[in-house]
Amino acid sequence: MTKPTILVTGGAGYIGSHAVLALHDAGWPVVVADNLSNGRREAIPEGVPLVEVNVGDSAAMADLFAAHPITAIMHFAGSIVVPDSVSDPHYYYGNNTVATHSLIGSAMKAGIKHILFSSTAATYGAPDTSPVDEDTPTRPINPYGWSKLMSEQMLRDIAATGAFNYGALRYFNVAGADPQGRSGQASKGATHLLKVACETAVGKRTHVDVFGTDYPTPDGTCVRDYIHVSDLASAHVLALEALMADPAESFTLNIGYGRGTSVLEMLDVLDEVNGTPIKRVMGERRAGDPPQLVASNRRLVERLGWTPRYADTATIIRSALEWERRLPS
Ligand SMILES: NC(=O)c1ccc[n+]([C@@H]2O[C@H](COP(=O)([O-])OP(=O)(O)OC[C@H]3O[C@@H](n4cnc5c(N)ncnc54)[C@H](O)[C@@H]3O)[C@@H](O)[C@H]2O)c1
Ligand SMILES: O=c1ccn([C@@H]2O[C@H](COP(=O)(O)OP(=O)(O)O[C@H]3O[C@H](CO)[C@H](O)[C@H](O)[C@H]3O)[C@@H](O)[C@H]2O)c(=O)[nH]1
Repeated sequence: MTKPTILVTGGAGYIGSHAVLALHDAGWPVVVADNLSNGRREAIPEGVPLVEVNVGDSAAMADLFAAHPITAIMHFAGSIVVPDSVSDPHYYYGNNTVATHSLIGSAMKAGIKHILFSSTAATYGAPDTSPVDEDTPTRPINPYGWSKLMSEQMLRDIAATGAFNYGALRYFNVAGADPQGRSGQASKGATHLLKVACETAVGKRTHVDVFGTDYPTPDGTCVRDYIHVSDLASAHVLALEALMADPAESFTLNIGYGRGTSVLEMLDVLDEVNGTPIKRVMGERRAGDPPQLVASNRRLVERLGWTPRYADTATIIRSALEWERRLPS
């Protein structure tokens, strides 16, 4: 039986393209909506239509919904750099919250009944407890986190009217690349630790700055829950199936492994995988970094029966490094 068609917004980007691959591999028809502001056409598999559109453009989205038989939306499109959200919050609220508001309106007009939303651990801010479960108070410490929390709130309130059901997935630190080498993190000027470290390993940068060595953590550097992007993608497919199976259910779920790894531990494993140590420069703390962010994924596992396949830290790093080696400078 033919599966229903899924609209993936931001499907030309890093995470969205891995979700497109997961859906495509599992036989779901997919349409991508992306304005290519930070995405790559090459990231989309052959045969998957790309509609170049701003998801906040309601006229263009109405055309898209009229042209394609969309049943559900995975909404990845947005802006993602935390420091940029601090320097230009107006843009971030516009491209994340306002565009999401507009997309929700377009979806409702088109009769869409299921929406899966890319949220973030940044909605928790700097939590007092670890691991962080979904009932931990949400206290974002930057406009990026607020822009996502506000979108979650809109989805919750509108879903309560019965318009659609939704899943808000709060990702922890997404890392790695498609194990088959079909996609990976390709943004220029990336700021994420593993991307920066891999660029250093292949000679695109001279060193990695370690932002802070005096945190209250075992080795003094920040601890994060790094999750392989393909395990994240598989969680999306399960979440989509859950939304479609029970239209009365909506959920908010953390996506992480429940395992903390420090900056120095990540760099140690990278050195092992790479075979040559990369240069580290110990530096000052970066503004706004919580010391520790580790997910409780109990609800995710119970709710969706998710089984990660690529959790081993060396596996995550190897996939990212192999992808980086293949990317042109
Ligand atoms: N990367 C992470 O660690 C991380 C962590 C938590 C949450 N997220 C969320 O996951 C989602 C995807 O992140 P990513 O890392 O793949 O980022 P990305 O920048 O690689 O992908 C975002 C995609 O959305 C597109 N886009 C942006 N604004 C758009 C708009 N108005 N209309 C249409 N297309 C638009 C971009 O061109 C890009 O292809 C984002 O919503 C982000 O907030 C990412
Ligand atoms: O060059 C670098 C880059 C990062 N770090 C450190 O590495 C850790 C991870 O930093 P990233 O920039 O890779 O990721 P963040 O934890 O800041 O943020 C990411 O994960 C968050 C949730 O955990 C949000 O989802 C957010 O959107 C996403 O960018 C932090 O302690 C950071 O200080 C360095 O030491 N050097």
